[in-house]
Amino acid sequence: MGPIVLEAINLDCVRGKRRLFHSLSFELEAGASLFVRGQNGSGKTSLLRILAGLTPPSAGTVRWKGNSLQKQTDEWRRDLCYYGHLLGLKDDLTAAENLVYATALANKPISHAAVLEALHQSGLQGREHLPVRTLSQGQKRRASLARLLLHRRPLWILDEPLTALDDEATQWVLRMISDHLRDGGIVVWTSHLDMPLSGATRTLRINL
Ligand SMILES: Nc1ncnc2c1ncn2[C@@H]1O[C@H](COP(=O)(O)OP(=O)(O)OP(=O)(O)O)[C@@H](O)[C@H]1O
Repeated sequence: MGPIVLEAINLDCVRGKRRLFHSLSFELEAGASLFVRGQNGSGKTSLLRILAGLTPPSAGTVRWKGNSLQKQTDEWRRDLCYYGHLLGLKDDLTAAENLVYATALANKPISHAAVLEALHQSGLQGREHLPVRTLSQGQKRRASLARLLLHRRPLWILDEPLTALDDEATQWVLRMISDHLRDGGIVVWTSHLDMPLSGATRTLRINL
């Protein structure tokens, strides 16, 4: 496997009768982030899903560490943390149980202490053992985003991670992203807010 690099090569995306983007190419190396902006319906989620290997592009290729995604499903799953509109939480489990479950599913059992520390950092101390259905929207998002601290995967693809977050949680997520980039990770993300990222070595912006 080659060095950590995500490449998009001549990506086309057609949805229904609309072409959302055409011949989109970029390369992100360790420490780089891509911030995707665009109006509602412009194709941000479509692009992120293509980059995450969840939807095939209409044309073009995505490569991770030099190989196309189709050729490396196991390594790809170990390296990617995708955060989409569905938060991936089980409502009847507590926030702590959800994180234990998520990390166990990812074949990476983690200590209870690490789970509690991640929830503490997310600002959910005192609410770790409540069923997720009793949490507010922003608290649910905090619980879901705490996974990023536990999975420790190099590539983060985050679709609107700041939605429903207050200022404190927004700063927490921006810090996590900056720390991740400083540690040599790669982040592709979207937001309706235009957020500066202090830790990024390079930030590409695509306006779809
Ligand atoms: N499976 C699909 N079949 C047909 N059209 C689709 C499909 N998925 C998305 N679209 C259309 O593609 C366009 C782009 O959708 P997408 O979700 O990528 O936009 P977005 O930029 O993420 O929007 P938002 O800011 O509202 O989240 C929309 O017009 C949507 O209706």
